[in-house]
This record gives sequence, C-alpha cells and structure tokens, in this order.
Amino acid sequence: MDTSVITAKGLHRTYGSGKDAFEAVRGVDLHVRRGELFALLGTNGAGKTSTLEVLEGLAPATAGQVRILGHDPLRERTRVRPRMGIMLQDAGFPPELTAAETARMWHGTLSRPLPVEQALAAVGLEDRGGVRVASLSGGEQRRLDLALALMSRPEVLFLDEPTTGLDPQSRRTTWELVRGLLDDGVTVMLTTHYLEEAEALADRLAIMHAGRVAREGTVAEIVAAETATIAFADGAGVARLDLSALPALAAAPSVERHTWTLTSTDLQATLTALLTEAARTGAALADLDARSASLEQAFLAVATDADHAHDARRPATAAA
Ligand SMILES: Nc1ncnc2c1ncn2[C@@H]1O[C@H](COP(=O)(O)OP(=O)(O)OP(=O)(O)O)[C@@H](O)[C@H]1O
Repeated sequence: MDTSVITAKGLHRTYGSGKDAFEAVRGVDLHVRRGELFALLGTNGAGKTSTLEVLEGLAPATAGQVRILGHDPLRERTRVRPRMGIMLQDAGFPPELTAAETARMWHGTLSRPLPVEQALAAVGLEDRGGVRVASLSGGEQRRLDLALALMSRPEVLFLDEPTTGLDPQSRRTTWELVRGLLDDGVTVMLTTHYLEEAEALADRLAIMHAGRVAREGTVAEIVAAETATIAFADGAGVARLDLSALPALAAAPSVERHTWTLTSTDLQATLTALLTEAARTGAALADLDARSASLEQAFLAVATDADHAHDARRPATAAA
C-alpha cells in the first residue's frame, strides 16, 4: 500500500519565458510518508520555496506531477486545502489588526478550527492577543503564523522556515510543539536553514541545490557518505610517523598552519592505527581531535560540488 502523503515526480518549475526563462526546480522527486517529518534543506536560491509552493497548491508545476493526500493540490484545491496547514515565510498579515483579531479572522474561514485561544496558547501567545501585529516582535509574528497554520487541525503541515528569528528557547518550544503534532500522526514538510533543527526533527531530509535534490535520506545515511576528520598539531616526533601508510584515508594527509589533517572513510580504523603508530614512535599528538562527519559537512560538500559545477544560473533552455 502506498502510504505517501506528499509526492512529487519529475517536478519542474520555470519562471519567465523565452530567453529570460529561469528553471528554479529541475526534476525533483519526493515521497513523504504519513506521520513523517521531511526536511527540505538547501543553499540560498536552491528552489525549496519554489518546490513548496507547488506542493502547497499555490503555484502550478511547469512539468511533472504532485499529489497531496492522493489529490492534485492545485486542481483539487477544495478537497485538499482544508486538510493542510501552511506556514509561509512571510504571511503578510494586516499590521493594524491585533493578534487575536487576526486569529479570529482566519478562524472564520475554516470548517472545524481549533478555538482561537487554544491556537494562540499552543504557540505561547496567549498573553499577546491584544497586541497589534505591527507591534509583535519578529519571533512573535512567526509564532502567530504557526498558530494559524495549526488552527485547521491539519493532516499535512508545511512549515517554511518556521523558527527564523526565534530565540533558542522559543525554537525549542516550537520543536516540542512539532513533535507533539508528529505524535498525533500529522505529516510535516519543513524547510529550514538551521541544520540543528533538521537533525533534531527530521525522519528524512533532502538537500537541494540549483533546483535538484543533491542528497536524500536519513541524517545517518547522508552523513555516512561523508568522510571523518582527524587533526593534531605538527609537534615533536610527528615527522617520524608514516601517515600515508594509515588505513582508510580518503585523501593524502595535509598540514596547514602547523595542524595536520587526515580524512578517513573509517574513523575507528584510521584512529587506531594512528595511535598505535604514535605509541610505537613515541610521537606526541597534541590537540588531537577526531570527529565523525556531520550534516553540516554534507551540506557544505553539496555547496562545494556546486561551486565546481558552475551551472546554478544556466537558462532553462540550456538545462539538461
Ligand atoms: N518570481 C520569480 N521570478 C524569477 N525567478 C525567481 C522567482 N522566484 C524565485 N526565483 C528564483 O528561483 C530560484 C529559487 O528560489 P527559491 O525561493 O525557491 O529558493 P530557496 O531555496 O527557497 O531559497 P532561500 O533559501 O534563499 O529562501 C532563485 O534563484 C530565485 O531567484
């Protein structure tokens, strides 16, 4: 049985036409299962929002197919929209309305909404209802956006950079709220520039660059494809070590600014051999630091690969 709640197949999205055409999304496939949180990460301008807008039914795809809960989110909008919650990057609420008035206005458009007070309380804004939107802090405005996205009791929730501008404590409170929704079976698609947020929340994620998915999987799967790093100071006796003979090196050992760096495809094997070699020769490994690959490393690798490719802004007509 197909349990996908969100699917995209061969999704393309082009802005403009003719010689000014720009293909922002260049063949994206996504499958998000019920109750899963899927994070869409990417470099600036990678095409995350352009992808999300098509999934949300806010814009048509230039090519390809998207389905939300088995329906076309644009053509069958009336069937899908009541079951979705959408938190845009910038909701653009009228600044002169209060938070509670804004929430009541939205409440009036929904068929079986949460009570206004409950939605505001869910995001910690129960005491800010009487404050005009223009006077809310940036973080409070983000939380109001989230309250409205939750108000329809959605089965599928799209969160476009939900914690941008939030302080670390409010960010964690939002994570708890999102975890509670996942426990209730809500399916969430999230974009974020905070890798820590993706690590904390995502069941699976994709890293986009230049309109394509460059990496996809669980955090562990994505990180496993990267190399671990060992570093130590270029101190007494290091010259006696035969570093190039160490096992599982991903590249030749290098020294820069008095620090040696080794990259390894098997951290335990390389580190064990290094320590054995240091003990044998009596070399001191000052400031020794060994670390597994991180999501940040995978992200940076995507951006670096791309720097080499130089194809980020090829016109659509020239795209592969
Ligand atoms: N209306 C538009 N007309 C032309 N180009 C556009 C339009 N909207 C977006 N783009 C371009 O499409 C590309 C993808 O933009 P998009 O906003 O989807 O990226 P993103 O991954 O969400 O970026 P960010 O992380 O910076 O928010 C960018 O190069 C952007 O300049």
